[in-house]
Amino acid sequence: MATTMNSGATDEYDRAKEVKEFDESKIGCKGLVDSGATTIPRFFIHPPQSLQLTQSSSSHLIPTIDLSHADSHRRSEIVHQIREASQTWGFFQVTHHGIPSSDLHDTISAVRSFYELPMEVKSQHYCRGNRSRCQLHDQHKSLPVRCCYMVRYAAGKVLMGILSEGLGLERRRLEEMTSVEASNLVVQYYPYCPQPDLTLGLQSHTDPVMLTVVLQNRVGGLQVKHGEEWVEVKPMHGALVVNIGDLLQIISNDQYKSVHHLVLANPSRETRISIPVFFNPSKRGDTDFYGPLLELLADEKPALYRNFTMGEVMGRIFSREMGNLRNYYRLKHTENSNQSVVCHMWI
Ligand SMILES: O=C(O)CCC(=O)C(=O)O
Ligand SMILES: [Fe+2]
Repeated sequence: MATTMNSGATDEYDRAKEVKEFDESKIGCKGLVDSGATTIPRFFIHPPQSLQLTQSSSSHLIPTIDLSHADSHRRSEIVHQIREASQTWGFFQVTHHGIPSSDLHDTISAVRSFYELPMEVKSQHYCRGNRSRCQLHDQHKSLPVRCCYMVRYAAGKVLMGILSEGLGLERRRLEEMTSVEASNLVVQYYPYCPQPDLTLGLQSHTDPVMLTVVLQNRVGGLQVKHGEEWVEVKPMHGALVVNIGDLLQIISNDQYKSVHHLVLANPSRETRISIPVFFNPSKRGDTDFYGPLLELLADEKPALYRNFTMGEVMGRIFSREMGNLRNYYRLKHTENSNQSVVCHMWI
């Protein structure tokens, strides 16, 4: 459990004790709100410097890409649009991806129903997850299988094919590196926060994976770093949000960008729900090395990262010795890769 925030002169209370009491109550942030809390426990409060940077005033929108006819006459146009978006934004939304809106809607409803079960039932699933967020584990038994299947198989496969071609590679090159079995689906429930200006739903981070596909409901809060600005990802009915992860930035030798993003604490009485699916490389043996693809290298384009195995990466992620994956494996370090402050998230 990471609870290392606020070390310093102002931290004059027993933070570890308060966190422990909160965890032992197993009620989570939603339970606090349901009990009528109008302030948040102080260990959720983030240092002002990490909050003031996050207010989006940008009028930019992340690209939206229509995937219809991706297997026929619109393919090259779509490959071009996704390549552009992956190079400049690292984030985009896709529409007409083939998953019916009713399935997306049913999936969001199933997550809501699960989180709204009586406290006695939910508390059996409570745990503190990574990045200091409360999590409920149920192995997604409550989610509609059909939607999970479609996001993981259909959307993942289509997007990997297009992203491969965007790099000038054969269609199946990236898809063959990942497998559906190695993908990981998470459900996230961001309840109303009574003091949203003091905390975050999810701290700024990049995803240490190949690719992330997110289904979100209509309550916004996701923001993406674009240059010096934070840009809001406006929820769009029926769309999926896609973002490039650190591993794909590395494999593409920096052609595609894995960018920082965060989720604001939810100021709305309506809960924000998001369901990210993280796609990862499937081969995890000691001799399965990952790094910039040889096909993408040339004398004038040398490898920017060293090779590694997934075993090594997973070990470093779990031991928290690596702040940011893509900075850690970059051959020439330019920025400090360690995030020293880990705060509690209102989720
Ligand atoms: O909740 C969201 O919309 C994004 C979640 C996210 O960035 C993550 O889980 O890595
Ligand atoms: Fe993320």
